[in-house]
Amino acid sequence: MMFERLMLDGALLIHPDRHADERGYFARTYCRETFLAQGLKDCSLQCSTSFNARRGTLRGLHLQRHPHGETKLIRCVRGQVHDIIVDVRDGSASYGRWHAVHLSEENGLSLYVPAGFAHGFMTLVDETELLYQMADPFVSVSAAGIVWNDPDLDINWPFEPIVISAKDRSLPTLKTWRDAS
Ligand SMILES: Cc1cn([C@H]2C[C@H](O)[C@@H](COP(=O)(O)OP(=O)(O)O[C@H]3O[C@@H](C)C(=O)[C@@H](O)[C@H]3O)O2)c(=O)[nH]c1=O
Repeated sequence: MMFERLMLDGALLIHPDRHADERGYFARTYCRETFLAQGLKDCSLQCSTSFNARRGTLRGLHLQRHPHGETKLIRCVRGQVHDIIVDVRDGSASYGRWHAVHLSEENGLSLYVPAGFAHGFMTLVDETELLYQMADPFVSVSAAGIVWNDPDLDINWPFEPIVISAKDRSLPTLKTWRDAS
């Protein structure tokens, strides 16, 4: 595994070592000991899957409020996504800045998202599936979100979403959310 630090402090992209032969490949995708040695959280408390039937499905931007901040490790196991993280940590030098990564079954990359980041993605092909490994439990009352097209964030999405939940459409802007918190 190779850990690549991203421009938003604390977020990482993890490249797997693929041992390839005529059958395909073998690759370790997670190791608790290595994560702890890297100063990361153990992302093995909960695992969840997100299946998306159609290209252009947008989920996000989601996070959990303090004190239930949620650290997660995300990998695309089928299809591909344009994935977005936004730094909304109080006092962070990069507060309000976003970063995009391409996650796909081909590249096998895992994205480590620390607590205090909002996360969302748009599927680029039909039948796309993401695997989540959570370091912290899901706490529904602490679930929060920022609207995908917040003009202040000015996120560069590949195209207009085709499928998005009513809940995600009506999320507040970062400023509105912060002012209300
Ligand atoms: C996230 C989550 C949802 N649920 C339930 C709540 C609800 O009934 C149903 C669907 O929830 P949502 O609509 O919030 O699912 P979704 O929009 O896919 O939520 C996810 O979005 C992406 C962007 C993330 O980063 C994830 O952490 C998570 O917030 O699943 C759980 O039981 N456990 C969980 O961990």
